[in-house]
Amino acid sequence: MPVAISPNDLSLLDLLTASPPSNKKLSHRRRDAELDPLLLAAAIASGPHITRNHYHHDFFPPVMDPKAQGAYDWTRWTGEEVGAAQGPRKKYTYVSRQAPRSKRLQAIGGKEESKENEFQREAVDPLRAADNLPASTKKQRAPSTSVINAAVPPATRTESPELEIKCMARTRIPTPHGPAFLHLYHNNKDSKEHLAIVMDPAQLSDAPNPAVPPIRSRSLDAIWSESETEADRITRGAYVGRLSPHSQTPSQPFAEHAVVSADSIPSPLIRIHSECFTGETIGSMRCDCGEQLDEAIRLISQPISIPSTTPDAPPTTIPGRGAVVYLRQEGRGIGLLSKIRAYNLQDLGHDTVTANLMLGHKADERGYEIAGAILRDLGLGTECGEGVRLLTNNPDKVLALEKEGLRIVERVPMIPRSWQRRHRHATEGAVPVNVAMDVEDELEKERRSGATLIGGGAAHGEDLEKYLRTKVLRMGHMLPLFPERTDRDALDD
Ligand SMILES: Nc1nc2c(ncn2[C@@H]2O[C@H](COP(=O)(O)OP(=O)(O)OP(=O)(O)O)[C@@H](O)[C@H]2O)c(=O)[nH]1
Repeated sequence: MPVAISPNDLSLLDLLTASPPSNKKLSHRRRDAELDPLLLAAAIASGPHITRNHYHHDFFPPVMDPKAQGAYDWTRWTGEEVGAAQGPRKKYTYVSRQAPRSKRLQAIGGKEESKENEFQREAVDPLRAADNLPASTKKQRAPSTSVINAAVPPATRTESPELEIKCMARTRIPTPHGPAFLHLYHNNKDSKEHLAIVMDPAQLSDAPNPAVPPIRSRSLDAIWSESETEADRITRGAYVGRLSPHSQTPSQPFAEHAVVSADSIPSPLIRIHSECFTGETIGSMRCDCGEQLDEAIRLISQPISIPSTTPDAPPTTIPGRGAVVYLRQEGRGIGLLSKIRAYNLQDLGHDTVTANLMLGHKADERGYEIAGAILRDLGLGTECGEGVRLLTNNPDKVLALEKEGLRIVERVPMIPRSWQRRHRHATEGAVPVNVAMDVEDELEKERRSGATLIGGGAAHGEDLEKYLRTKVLRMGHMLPLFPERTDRDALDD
């Protein structure tokens, strides 16, 4: 009787007659080497022979909160090429995270700095070149702190240096709402470039009104070094008037005695804005940050009417003036990575506050020390200079800025444009015959020219509605809350 040869028998025969492996190590080849995880997953999914060992491959380090102990920090992941030829194994060498001893000694005042070090420090830290910074940019320390410090031996002091900021450059930016002056600041507390967008078009005028003090940066107008030329000053923005091939007048350093009392005009309008990549750059309508930035610039640029002192004379009008301080505190200070994760938690049904807490953050991790220093540098909100009108609904922001010593004379509410429209509809009452067309017309009217979100229309939608309600209900924002959405509002979207 003929013997049937099965495929298994042939495989066995192949195995027994095959030449032995030249390198013994090959018979124990690592099973996770050069495997494409996706290919493997597909093979596992399609075949019935799944053993528990399939689940033990650890293709990726665990995805956890980067702050959790032992967790892989995905912000440092640079990617890898699947299937790329494996070179020799990397040698890991120990690199100390501690600053060199000389630097540590210098920080605790244990040794005098050598001339060479001093030179190097100046080269890397632009703030060092600003020893002639006016006192107004340095925050005054409360006397009680120095008393406590005096009792502590120098070697044990861990106090961080006093905040110093410096305006590195300024330039004119034409915006859909009028001209602005963009100021870029460096500071000695973080490595971020915070900004101030100053609206003060009167500075471009040939005959500015002497009763209206220009909003200018003290640190920018200071003379930075003896060797600085006029061309250097103009290039970094320390000029007056409008810069052109025919007009190049360097500014003078700020003189305290030159402060103009501005009691006769309303205080400048100020907005402290925190960076929001999603809302400002890609037009996310999960929040209204892009719209808020645009609305702030628009409101600040509105001309100001000043009532006349004599009964018969008409009111005079001056150009709008104020500033947006743009702080690089993405995601209320938790950073873009955490904010993106928070959005996923929000899609699971949690609100913006709970999502932050679930990721181990506070609801709001922002600080306003740098904002306070920037405003002081611009001469705004100081005791001897002008007070400010602050554009915000956020009570915490008002308190934090007052703590920084900012003189706030008025809070101006920041009402989302979609809520302004709903309010108009609610108060105007009668519903027009062709509602859809009416809303379209209104949106068209609100749309302004502008290449980006600045100058754009209103943000709206279901996600934004939830976000705004959470701000009012859980973060105490001072906004009148509307009842739940109506059919009429749905048409606005
Ligand atoms: N963590 C987190 N941050 C968000 C979220 N949506 C917007 N942000 C950030 O919130 C900041 C803007 O803060 P807002 O709360 O809108 O404004 P505010 O400054 O507190 O208050 P107002 O002055 O009244 O507008 C920006 O940094 C945004 O990136 C969110 O869902 N989660």
